[in-house]
Amino acid sequence: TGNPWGYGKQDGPSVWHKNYPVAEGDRQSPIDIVPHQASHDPSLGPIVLNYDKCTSIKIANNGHSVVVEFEDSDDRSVIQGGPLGNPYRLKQFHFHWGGKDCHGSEHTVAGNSYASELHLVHWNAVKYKTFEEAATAPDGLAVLGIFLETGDNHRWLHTITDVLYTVKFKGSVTDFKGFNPKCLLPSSLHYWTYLGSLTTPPLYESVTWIIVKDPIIVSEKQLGKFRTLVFTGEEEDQRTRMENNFRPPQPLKGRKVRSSN
Ligand SMILES: NS(=O)(=O)N=C1NCCCN1
Ligand SMILES: [Zn+2]
Repeated sequence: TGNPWGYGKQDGPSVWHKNYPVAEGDRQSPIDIVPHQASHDPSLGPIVLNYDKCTSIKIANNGHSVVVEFEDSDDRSVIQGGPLGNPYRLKQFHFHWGGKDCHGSEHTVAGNSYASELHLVHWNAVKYKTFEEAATAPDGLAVLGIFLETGDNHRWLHTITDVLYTVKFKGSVTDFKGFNPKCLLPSSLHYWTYLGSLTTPPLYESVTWIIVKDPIIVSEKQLGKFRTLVFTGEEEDQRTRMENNFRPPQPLKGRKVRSSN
């Protein structure tokens, strides 16, 4: 039961195209965002998050990242507005990070990487019956991306970092109820938006990306706890630190990046 893909030399982003040819498609993610080349679109309204009745269920190590899954059987936590034509239902969030603070994010800004990137993954439950169906549709998913930069301690991130030891190994899952990810957002939700893809296999070109401009600040100590996770299962003799689980920027292929104000 080896991993079909990973972030190593043999199974990493540079060879994903062999099993997932869409890796070389026209709307792949992440991308490098060049702020001055983004077109400001006054018709882009604010992003609206209704996460108040949100219901996290569990936190898990899926062998690629640490994921917090939500109950998505109704519209209790949705994102809408901005470039979105419908409300999109929160399904899960996860992170990407580096082995050192100088890299780790997936999207870059004018060639600069952040230490980490948080992805809040939502699906269009108005048009599609399941997440899996939505994930294959061009307007099926909306992912809100938040950059993490190292500095002061983040006052709420400890809720997650304090339980990471319980999901150290691939395949481990722990109850994680009542967490509202609104506490992980910066105060300003100004954003860039463009049409792209999942950044992990199967790399489906189904994502409306909404990248928040302002990073949240987390401490080196908090980020370091993500690096105590491992890609491998408890039963495996290999203990490979979970870090550098990010895909590098992909060709823009003529796409336009729009900017809210
Ligand atoms: N990094 S990403 O684009 O969010 N990729 C994902 N792949 C599987 C399902 C959730 N998200
Ligand atoms: Zn992601």
